[in-house]
Amino acid sequence: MLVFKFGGASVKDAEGVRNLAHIIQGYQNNQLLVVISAMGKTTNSLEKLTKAYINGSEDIYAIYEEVKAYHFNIITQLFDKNHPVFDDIQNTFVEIDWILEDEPQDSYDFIYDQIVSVGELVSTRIVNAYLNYSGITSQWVDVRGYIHTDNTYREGAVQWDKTCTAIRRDIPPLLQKSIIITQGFLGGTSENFTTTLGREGSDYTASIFASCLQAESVTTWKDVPGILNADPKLFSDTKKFDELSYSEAIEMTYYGATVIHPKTIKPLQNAKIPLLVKPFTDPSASGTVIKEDGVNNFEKPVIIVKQNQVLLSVSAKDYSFITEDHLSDIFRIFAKSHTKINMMQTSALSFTVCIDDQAERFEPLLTVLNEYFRVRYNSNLKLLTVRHHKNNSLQELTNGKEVLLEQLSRNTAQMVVR
Ligand SMILES: Nc1ncnc2c1ncn2[C@@H]1O[C@H](COP(=O)(O)OP(=O)(O)O)[C@@H](O)[C@H]1O
Ligand SMILES: N[C@@H](CC(=O)OP(=O)(O)O)C(=O)O
Repeated sequence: MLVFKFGGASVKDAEGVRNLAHIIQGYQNNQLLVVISAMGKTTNSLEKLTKAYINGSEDIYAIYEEVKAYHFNIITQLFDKNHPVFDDIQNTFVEIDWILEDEPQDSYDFIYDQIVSVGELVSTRIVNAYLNYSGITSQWVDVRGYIHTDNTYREGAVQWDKTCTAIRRDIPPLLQKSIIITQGFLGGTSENFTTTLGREGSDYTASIFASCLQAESVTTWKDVPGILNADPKLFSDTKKFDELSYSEAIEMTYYGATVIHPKTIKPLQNAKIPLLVKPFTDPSASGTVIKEDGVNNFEKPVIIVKQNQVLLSVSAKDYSFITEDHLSDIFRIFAKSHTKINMMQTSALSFTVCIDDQAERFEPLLTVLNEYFRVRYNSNLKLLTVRHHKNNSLQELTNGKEVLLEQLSRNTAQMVVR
């Protein structure tokens, strides 16, 4: 069996949904499980809606109506006006209506997952209805009954045994009947609350299903020809990798190459399942194949840019040396606030880290750190990571930029720049 994943860019409009159906039509003779993300930038809009609701902002309903109008505009272009999908989508959005009717009571992360998850619930209902409407039999499966997580909202940790048992029990017989359409990015807790797996987590969903079902391969359909040595939105002269090893792909995604979610590769590597990254605009193109014996051809260095970074320095209040005791306290504080450290460095008097600037995580973190330490920080920075750097590649990249922190190892260079 095959697992496909279509991200937001591939289903951002009616044309995208038609194209998805066209791609799937070519694979109708396979057992196929299809994981789909929210349409276009819906997750960003629902994140905005969550913040507006928590802060009691005036624009709550303007944001919400825009999200709904975007989806209704797409279905109007795809279906005749009496099709039941219109009611179906209206009913799915009701989950948000119910939340907005009351004052926010629960934690930000919990509310976030209940609101943001509607993006994937709606997109999969639309795609499933469209496939059947165009003569391709498919069934909609609620992923929350299969991907079981703990209750770490916004970063649900997958409970692998429970998840694989449920998937192996129910999915193979369903696949005998028709194609399955399910949601990326979502999970469910034992109390039946919705969780999410971390931004851009739909690739990971595809990898979980594939590894539990020992799929032949996973194909993730993107708006790029495959994995390139750098993000083509930031660099003009990029080169596609025909193949990559699992290890190199894990390194790239760990450092922040957003083309694949970082948790995706490991389960596939363990189960020896190849990951294909292919362009949805040219389905017959070869794309990039990630596999155990993938040959890494580093004609050009791999460049990864993480935007919107904060460089934060922590020192003892009495200006004493930074000791292992301090470090263990600092790490505990970071872990508790679910803040991932992208780069770190210690000196005699301070410990410096580079982290993502996420207001809802950063502000509580700062409050706790300030209680015990002296803290200084700079924001609006970029973290550049270069793998397999050559002669002048680092100099060319940092030309005209101020380098605030730098680390160099044999294969990897990292620089925080302004
Ligand atoms: N090394 C890279 N190779 C290809 N694309 C990259 C790379 N690094 C970042 N990207 C970006 O990843 C995007 C595709 O990933 P993403 O937007 O998450 O896809 P989707 O949400 O459709 O699954 C591309 O449009 C590109 O801008
Ligand atoms: N919709 C979620 C999950 C996801 O993976 O999306 P995409 O496949 O479009 O990156 C997000 O934007 O984070």
